[in-house]
Amino acid sequence: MGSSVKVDFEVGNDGVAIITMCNPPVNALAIPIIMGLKERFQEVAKRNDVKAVVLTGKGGRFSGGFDISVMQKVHQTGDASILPDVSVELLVNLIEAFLITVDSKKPVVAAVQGLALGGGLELALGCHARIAAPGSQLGLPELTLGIIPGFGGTQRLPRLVGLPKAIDMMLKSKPIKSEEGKKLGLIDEIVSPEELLRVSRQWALEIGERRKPWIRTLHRTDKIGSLSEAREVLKTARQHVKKTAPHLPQQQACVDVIEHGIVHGGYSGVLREAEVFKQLVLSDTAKGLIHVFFAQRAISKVPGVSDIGLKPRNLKKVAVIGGGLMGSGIATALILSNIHVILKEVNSQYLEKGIKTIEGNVRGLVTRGKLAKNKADGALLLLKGVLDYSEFKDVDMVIEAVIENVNLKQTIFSDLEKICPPHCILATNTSTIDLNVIGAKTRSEDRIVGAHFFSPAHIMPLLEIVRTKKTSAQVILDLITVGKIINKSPVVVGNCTGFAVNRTFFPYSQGAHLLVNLGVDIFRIDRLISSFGLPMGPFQLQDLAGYGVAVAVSKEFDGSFRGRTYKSPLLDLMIKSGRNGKNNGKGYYIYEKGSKPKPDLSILPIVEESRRLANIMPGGKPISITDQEIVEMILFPVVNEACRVLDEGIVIRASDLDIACVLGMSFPNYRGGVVFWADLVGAKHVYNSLKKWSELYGNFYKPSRYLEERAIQGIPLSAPASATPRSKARL
Ligand SMILES: C[C@H](O)CC(=O)SCCNC(=O)CCNC(=O)[C@H](O)C(C)(C)COP(=O)(O)OP(=O)(O)OC[C@H]1O[C@@H](n2cnc3c(N)ncnc32)[C@H](O)[C@@H]1OP(=O)(O)O
Repeated sequence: MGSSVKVDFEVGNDGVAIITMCNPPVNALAIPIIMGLKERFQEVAKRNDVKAVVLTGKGGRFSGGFDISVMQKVHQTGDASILPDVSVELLVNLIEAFLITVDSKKPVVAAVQGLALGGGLELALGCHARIAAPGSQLGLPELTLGIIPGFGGTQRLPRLVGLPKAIDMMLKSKPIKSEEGKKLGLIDEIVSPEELLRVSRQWALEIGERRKPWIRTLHRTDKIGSLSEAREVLKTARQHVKKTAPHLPQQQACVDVIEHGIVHGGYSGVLREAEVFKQLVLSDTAKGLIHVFFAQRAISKVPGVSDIGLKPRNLKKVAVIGGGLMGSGIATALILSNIHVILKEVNSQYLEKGIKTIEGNVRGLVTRGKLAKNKADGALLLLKGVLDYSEFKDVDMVIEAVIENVNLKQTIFSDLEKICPPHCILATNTSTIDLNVIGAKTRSEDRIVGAHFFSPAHIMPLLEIVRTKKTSAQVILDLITVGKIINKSPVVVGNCTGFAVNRTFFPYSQGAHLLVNLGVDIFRIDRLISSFGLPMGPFQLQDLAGYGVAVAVSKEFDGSFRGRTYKSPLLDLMIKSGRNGKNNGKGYYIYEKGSKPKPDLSILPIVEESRRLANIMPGGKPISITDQEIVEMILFPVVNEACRVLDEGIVIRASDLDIACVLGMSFPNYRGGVVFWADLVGAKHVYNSLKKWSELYGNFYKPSRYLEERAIQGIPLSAPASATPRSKARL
């Protein structure tokens, strides 16, 4: 066991053994910690000088749960035998059942501080009492990882807090504070961090002396209610899961395992739980979600930026230029995180509109119960609207969010260079224009950077930080830091048309249009893409964004990716017939207040006209195609472009692109992101399919060199460039 990963043990004069889990930063239950706990408890059982035990975690945190990297290792090796038996061997036999298996009776009390999550909370649940510091987070978030609690949590939590609350905590994976835990009966006493160990020792001794109850949670039934009551609660939970999480097997499995324990008893429930836990660890859902967990934490590790000893500067005042949809969203995100914002517009009418939008954004959060009114008032006080540059003398960063016009942006940036202080970061929210072109008329290329937000900017979690070859490491680090402060996930990307996400997804709607012109029904495509897990299909998305955006963007992509784009006549025909999507209430769908969008069958003649003009149906007849092929013909071209993004080094690592697609395009997180999903499907299948379609339908499907090489050599698409013979040959 490494020196910092260990289980400490000391016995006080009062006969209480303190067992301390040490594995910074969150005391994850790594295999050596679990082995150490088993050894310590076995030792305690034998020692006559130990009367009672307090279990705690080092550094102000009890435990963040089972070491998730062990499950990742299972995914990489396929070997599930490395999963330790904690539930029965440690919790039931050693901790909870001290009472019956050992001659001397030794109660165990959990002293909880900071957080007890997942397996961490489950350890505490197995103890005979729980004392917690104020504000500690208690939760079972396992379902977010595609698994269920596996150390007895599905059995003990309902027996402590009652069935409805336990189900709610597990299905929502939302932790509660220790104060609420006390009210529910999960926590026995709340004491200050300074008093935590003293009071816990005292509790343990008093349990041993029978002055406090000696409770083995697994054997309790008082909070469960009658079997018929329990079945009613479980039935409601099942219906809810069916509706809200049809793609997530762990949700249904969790309810089933809880029921098993209620019907057959807690111990049988623990055994069933362990069995289902092991099955779920091996599921594709767990593979995807666990990949996303680590990928999300890797994004801010940027070689040459986060590892060279730089310190982020404190950015107190930020100017936003342009109060349109994007600018006002960005300003909203900033003021909500306590950052002073100067909003600049060209005239008072636009300025007023921008400020009203920001106020609407902030007040909307209050109405939806997501923000307290006083916080909203405080945030709005941080906003100042201006019509000139006089306030720009002391700003730390400017984010330009005006229309996509090269000349206008160049003028703005050369003005900013003269007016802003030399340390000021000059960021642009452009989604298409080359950053080198925007900065061409300045000598400040080292502080020019892209801050590409996704709409609505105060809600969407992704921030693409676009760097050029000249952007300084300090500027990138500062923007990563601001991104985190405003609750975004910052992904550092290279400079190219569409950057990482929009570029990767440019073939998404083009592929859908191609299929329509081959005779496939629009609404079938949308339905299948929604069942795959995206929030909506490509046509509903086009309705939502408005057709103007689609036209402008596809022009940009046609110019940059010549030879591999597909231009459909459909969009122009829709526009010509007076349609512009949801905006004007006329799109592929009918939009009525209070009801879901309904397919608008009156577009069918327009679709027919598009097919006639496109003239790509073999023999003039609609192709016959399976549901799976439809999904693949839309998403494999996306994978193909992702391969080019990886090949060109636009992202640092494949998992960054996965996170960017999950957060920016709402690609289903339980599929792990575009590249991870493609590797699960198999590069070979993706390649062979694209090759076949390219022979039938042209270059839009032509496999990229990166995909071809990896498919042929059997190298995963996500493997770093250094893994391929091509890169080795270059070295
Ligand atoms: C059998 C059992 O029932 C199964 C389980 O217990 S599964 C695990 C259940 N627990 C969880 O899901 C909690 C996961 N962790 C978290 O939500 C958050 O890390 C936290 C709330 C504990 C702390 O958040 P925060 O302070 O922002 O730190 P965060 O950056 O997330 O994590 C710090 C480091 O600890 C690691 N870490 C956190 N929890 C971990 C865990 N359970 N296993 C392994 N590593 C973990 C992170 O990967 C990160 O590593 P890095 O510095 O190398 O990137």
